[in-house]
Amino acid sequence: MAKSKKLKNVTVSQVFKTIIWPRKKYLGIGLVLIIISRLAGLVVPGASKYLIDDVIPNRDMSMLKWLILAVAAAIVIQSVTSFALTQILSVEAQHLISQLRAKVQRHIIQLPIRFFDNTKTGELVSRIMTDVEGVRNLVGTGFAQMIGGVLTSLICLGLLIYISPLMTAFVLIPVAIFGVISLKAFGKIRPIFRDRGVINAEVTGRLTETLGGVRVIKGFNAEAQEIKIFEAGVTRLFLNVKESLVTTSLVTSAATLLLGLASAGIMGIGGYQIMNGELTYGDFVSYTLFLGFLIAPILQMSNIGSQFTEAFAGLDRTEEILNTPLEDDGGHRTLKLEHIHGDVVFDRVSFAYEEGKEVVKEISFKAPAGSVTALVGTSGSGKTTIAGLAASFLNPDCGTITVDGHDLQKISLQSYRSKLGVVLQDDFLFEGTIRENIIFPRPNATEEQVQQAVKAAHVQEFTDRFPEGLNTLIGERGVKLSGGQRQRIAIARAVLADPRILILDEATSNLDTESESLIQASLKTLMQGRTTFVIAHRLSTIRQADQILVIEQGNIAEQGKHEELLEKKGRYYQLYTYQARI
Ligand SMILES: Nc1ncnc2c1ncn2[C@@H]1O[C@H](COP(=O)(O)OP(=O)(O)OP(=O)(O)O)[C@@H](O)[C@H]1O
Repeated sequence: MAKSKKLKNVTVSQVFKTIIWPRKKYLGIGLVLIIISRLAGLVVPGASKYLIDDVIPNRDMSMLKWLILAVAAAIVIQSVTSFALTQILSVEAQHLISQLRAKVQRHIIQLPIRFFDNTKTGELVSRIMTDVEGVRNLVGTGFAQMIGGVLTSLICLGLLIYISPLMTAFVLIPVAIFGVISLKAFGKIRPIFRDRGVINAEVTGRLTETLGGVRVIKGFNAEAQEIKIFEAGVTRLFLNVKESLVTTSLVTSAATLLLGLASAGIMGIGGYQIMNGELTYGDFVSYTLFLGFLIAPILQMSNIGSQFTEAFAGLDRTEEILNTPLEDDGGHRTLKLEHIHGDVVFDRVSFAYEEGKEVVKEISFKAPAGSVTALVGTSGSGKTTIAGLAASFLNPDCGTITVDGHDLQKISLQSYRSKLGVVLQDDFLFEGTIRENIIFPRPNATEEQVQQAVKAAHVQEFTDRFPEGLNTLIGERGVKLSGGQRQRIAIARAVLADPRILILDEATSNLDTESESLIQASLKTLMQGRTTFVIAHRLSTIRQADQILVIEQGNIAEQGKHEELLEKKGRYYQLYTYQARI
């Protein structure tokens, strides 16, 4: 995964085009509400001048009533508009978050298998759920606060210049210094926020693995080590937050200091001008109140600025994921096959995970429709890779794989995979019921089809003993079932999917004779009439195979049927007689 340094910054204009502009309606309404709210906010300081300079000296009771009424009305308007603002903008911000999450998840799930081999699951969870959260600051009330703040500041600035140009000139110096400081500071925090996303994803990723692998951890008494790793992770996170807090609090303190100094100066200048009769008491009071309205949003800016920086940093990371090429990125997979017969041919296919290290080397073989091809060989010889190539999880670097005469790389993944079934060694079961796990490739299957699959895979042999039958909950990853039971559910799932091409990674675990024979029978039914590639560990499967490919360091060392290969007394014979892991 690219580190934050390599990330390209998302630009303001990109954000404007993709996030702000499409929501112009909401933001427009928000803007009108902010203007109303902020104008209403100016009534109190404006009224104070009249109260002090006109109403009180003239003992004008009726004007006093009007003044109070105007102030009360302004306050009501402010509270109503701020309620409406939060309702409109915060809700839209949350809507945007959910849309972005769905977009990122949709993209991630369409990335090639190799991407997942190199990325922690928890890290991806964090990218989908956490990285996009910052955008609420762009659309939500953060945005409103910023626009409102800028607007109020500008109006107040005009009024301040009107009341006293001299005092205002004095105020603008520290405001300008503050502006420069905050711009510099936010440039500094953006990479910190981005690193936070990276650290967060790493810590979450490891935590997910730790919790998922709790049996291994306890089995090896490795709890202390995992605790240490997690502590180190959260400490890194803490230090990152601390670093950004130092910068943001420096900005806030700079604002307090500079603006505080300005206020002291204003007291001096104001006092002097009042004594010289150049300024009324009312002007001075309303000047001070308006100054408050100018300063408050500037102080808020440090908060809003860091919220914006956080949003941009999150978007940088989200954009990186969205720019990762999809499985079918070139748009070459245009061929949609209605029916797949299942003739698969490998023609001088080579593949390397890392450049220069070929794991599959120019292999050629034919797997006619409905035949069973058993892949055998020592560990690491390339069997899983060949199966992955047949499943279109990996693409050949050289050579071609054809299905019914069509180049597999040109066939639409959707049309190919809808005819593909995989039963893997550590077959994945979801938390839920046995039924849900069986029907997930075909959610619209009829009850009859489900029952047929259940029967074919001998699932009912154990579900009949459960009071809830197929509706029994199996716990996360099927932990409440035995290994053999899990395999049979996976087989039932494949039977129901009714694929033309089947990839089977036989489990190596030893099962009791009864379970073993039930699984054998299930597999036999499953493989019937389907082009099957099986990474075979069971002698019975190997014996039944139409062809056996003995894989040695990415080459086909031998090819033939069981008896033929035994007679040959070659590599297969050696593997077979020495009972090496085949
Ligand atoms: N995702 C990957 N990235 C890099 N190298 C890999 C990856 N997966 C497998 N390899 C390497 O490719 C080679 C072939 O692996 P493969 O999994 O195809 O072997 P195998 O015959 O299926 O082994 P086993 O019987 O142990 O499962 C091995 O040397 C392995 O280290």
